[in-house]
Amino acid sequence: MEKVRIVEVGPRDGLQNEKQAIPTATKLELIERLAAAGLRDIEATSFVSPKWVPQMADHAEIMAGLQRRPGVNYPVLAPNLKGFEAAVAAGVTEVAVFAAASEAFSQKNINCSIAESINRFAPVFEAARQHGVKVRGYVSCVVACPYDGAIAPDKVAEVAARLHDLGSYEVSLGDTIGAGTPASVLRMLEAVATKVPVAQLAGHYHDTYGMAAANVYASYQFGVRVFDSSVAGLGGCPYAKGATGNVATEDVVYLLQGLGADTGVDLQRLVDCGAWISEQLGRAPQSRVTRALLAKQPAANGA
Ligand SMILES: CC(C)(COP(=O)([O-])OP(=O)([O-])OC[C@H]1O[C@@H](n2cnc3c(N)ncnc32)[C@H](O)[C@@H]1OP(=O)([O-])[O-])[C@@H](O)C(=O)NCCC(=O)NCCSC(=O)C[C@@](C)(O)CC(=O)[O-]
Repeated sequence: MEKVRIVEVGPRDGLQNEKQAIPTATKLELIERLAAAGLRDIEATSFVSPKWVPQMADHAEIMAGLQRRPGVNYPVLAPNLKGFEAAVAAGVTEVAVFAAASEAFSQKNINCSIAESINRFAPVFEAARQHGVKVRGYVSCVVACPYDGAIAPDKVAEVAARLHDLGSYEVSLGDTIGAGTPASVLRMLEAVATKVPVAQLAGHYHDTYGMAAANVYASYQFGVRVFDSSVAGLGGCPYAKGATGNVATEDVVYLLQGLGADTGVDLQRLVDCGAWISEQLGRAPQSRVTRALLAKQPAANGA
C-alpha cells in the first residue's frame, strides 16, 4: 500500500489568523485530539514576532504544555535565528523556515526581500545542524501572489532549490491564495522537480477557489507523497486578503483512502476533532467530508 505522510498544520496555519482569543488549553487539546486521530506530524505553533502574529504569542506555553507522544513530531515555524533559539529553548526538534517565490509577499510577510530571507535562514540551518534539529523549507505563492499576480514556475524552482541546498529535508510548496488548478500546479511541480527530488517535495494547498483537493490529486499522480492540510479546513493567511484555509485534512484523508493509500489516520476520529474545533470557534466545519459524515450520524437527542 502506498504510504502518504500528512503534515497537519491546523494548530499553526489554521489558527494564526483567528481574530478571537483562543485559550492555549484549547490549542493544546486540538493538538492532542489530532495526535489521537493518528496524525504524526503536527505543526504546533510559530516562533515569530507576537507583534506580527499575536495569535501565536503563546508559543513557549504550547511547547511546554504538549503531551508529547512517541512517534509524533511537533514542528514549528522559525523565521530567523531569534525564533530558532527560542524554539530550541522550548524543546523543539524540528523547525520550518519560510520563503516566498514573490518579492512583494516576502516583504509583507517577513519584512525583507527573498535574497535577504535566504541570508537570514543560513545561520538557522547552521545552528540546526549543531543542535541536531531538522529543518523544513516552505515556499509561498508557488502559483500566484496576492500582490504580484502569476508567478513563474522557474522562480519557484529557484527558491525551492536554495532551501534544498541550504539543508531542508523537505520543501513544502504553498499555493498561499489557493488560486492554482491541476494544470498550473503541475507546471510548477515540473519546474521544481528539475531542481529538487520529488520525494523531498510536499504540497501545501489552500482551498480558496475549491481546487485544493484536485491539486492534491494531480500532485499525487505526479509522485508527491507528502501533503500539508488543516483539520476542518481552518485558516487563512494574514498577508493574503480573502485567502481561505488549507485543504481540510478530512478531505485529503478521504481522497487518499479512495486511492488505496495509507495515511495512518482514523477518519472518524479526525471528523470528530474537526467538529469539535469548529464548535470551539463558533463556526461550521469547512470540510465537505466532515459535513457529509456528521449529517449521517444520529442527532445527540435522538431526533
Ligand atoms: C520575521 C519578522 C520577525 C521580521 O520582522 P522585523 O520587524 O523585520 O524584525 P526585526 O529583526 O527588525 O525585529 C523587530 C522586532 O521583532 C522582534 N523579533 C524578531 N524576530 C522575532 C522572533 N522570531 N520572535 C519574536 N520576536 C522577534 C525583535 O526582537 C524586535 O523586537 P522589538 O525590539 O521591536 O521589541 C516578522 O516579519 C515576523 O514575525 N513575521 C511573521 C509572519 C508570519 O508568521 N506569517 C505567517 C506564517 S507564513 C505562512 O503562513 C505561509 C505558509 C508557511 O503557511 C505557506 C503558505 O501557505 O504559503
